[in-house]
Amino acid sequence: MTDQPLKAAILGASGYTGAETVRLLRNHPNVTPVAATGNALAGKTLSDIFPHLRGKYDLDVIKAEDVDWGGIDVAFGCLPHGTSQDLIETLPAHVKVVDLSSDYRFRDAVAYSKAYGREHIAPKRTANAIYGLSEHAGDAMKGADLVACPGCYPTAILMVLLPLMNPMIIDRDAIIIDAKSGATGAGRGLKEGNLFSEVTEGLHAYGVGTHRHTPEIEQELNLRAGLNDIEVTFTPHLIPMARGEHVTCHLRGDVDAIHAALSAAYEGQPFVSVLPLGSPPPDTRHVRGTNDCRIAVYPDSAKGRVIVIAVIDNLVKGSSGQAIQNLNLMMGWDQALGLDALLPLFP
Ligand SMILES: NC(=O)C1=CN([C@@H]2O[C@H](COP(=O)(O)OP(=O)(O)OC[C@H]3O[C@@H](n4cnc5c(N)ncnc54)[C@H](OP(=O)(O)O)[C@@H]3O)[C@@H](O)[C@H]2O)C=CC1
Ligand SMILES: CC(=O)N[C@@H](CCC(=O)OP(=O)(O)O)C(=O)O
Repeated sequence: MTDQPLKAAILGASGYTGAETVRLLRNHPNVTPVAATGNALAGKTLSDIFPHLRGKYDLDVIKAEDVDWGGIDVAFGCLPHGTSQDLIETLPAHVKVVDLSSDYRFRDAVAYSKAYGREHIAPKRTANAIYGLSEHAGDAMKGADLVACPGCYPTAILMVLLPLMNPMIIDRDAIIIDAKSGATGAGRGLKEGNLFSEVTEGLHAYGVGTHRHTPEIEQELNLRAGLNDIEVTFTPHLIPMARGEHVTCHLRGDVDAIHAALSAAYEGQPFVSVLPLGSPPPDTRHVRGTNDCRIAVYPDSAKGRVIVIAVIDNLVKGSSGQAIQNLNLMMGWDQALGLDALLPLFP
């Protein structure tokens, strides 16, 4: 516990990751949300929008331009990409920022504009932001002013692949990732194809061969490996559940070496568990509502191939939980503060 809890503004509190950040901060001893912003829903209270938060943190939802930044220590950016940088670049310098959008994940603004179809308004800041995959960000996180949380898919995928990069213990030309996300991954706004009646009882791939998370994943793999030509095949699917993410990585390598590298990488980490070889495959329900990531490694009957599965909750480890873990690391606190009491909701 600090003398004075940090005062937090949740930008985009009327959306899924914003509301989840508010929910999770209820358990945090050192951070208190004092401002919540929205756009179309500004003027309501949080519990008007999210009745499950009634009596917890019932803040007024206001426009970002009406926040009194003098009293704010940290902002969680839970805004659409593009909107996020437009707002973050106007914040006073004393406000630390944990951004959940993709706006500060690319070290190279040219790569950003290629993936997102717009110029970055602050190329130097994106080049210097910390890429906040918590377990891999290292010492640079402590004292940082701006941390970019990874996308939900890159979070689960890089958890599997980064420990295999240096030394490179897999065939770097044969990385194939099949990924599935619950519908909250697409945000709360109404989007064609995301209605219950169009999602339930079906399954579809999207962004096939073109998804914007592919260059994000490749950036981090190449940085870790000290290379510039690693490419991956990544195919995401939308599945009929609210939250949860499941990734299956098809690799070439030695099953024991891969299992050993992953086990060593996450030994002692509170949120990442590498299951013993031979374990039943993890289920998204095993991590639902928690900041956990579970990884399991399997030999394939096809010679020399290995299958690695990872599951996370996209709204916790894939966004709001990891954002809080990152703030803990930025402040030099125990990384598990406010997050370690979460138990999975099962079934
Ligand atoms: N959902 C997920 O699983 C993950 C999401 N992310 C990223 O986190 C960010 C937030 O995602 P998510 O919570 O799902 O999105 P939502 O669509 O659920 O929420 C978006 C929020 O941004 C606000 N907003 C939208 N447009 C504007 C604007 N022009 N000016 C100010 N505020 C605006 C909305 O306000 P209002 O509703 O009042 O209009 C709402 O509060 C996105 O960048 C997303 O890509 C990252 C990892 C995982
Ligand atoms: C199911 C679904 O639509 N998921 C989103 C990813 C959510 C996420 O991580 O988005 P950001 O990179 O914007 O933070 C998508 O595929 O675009």
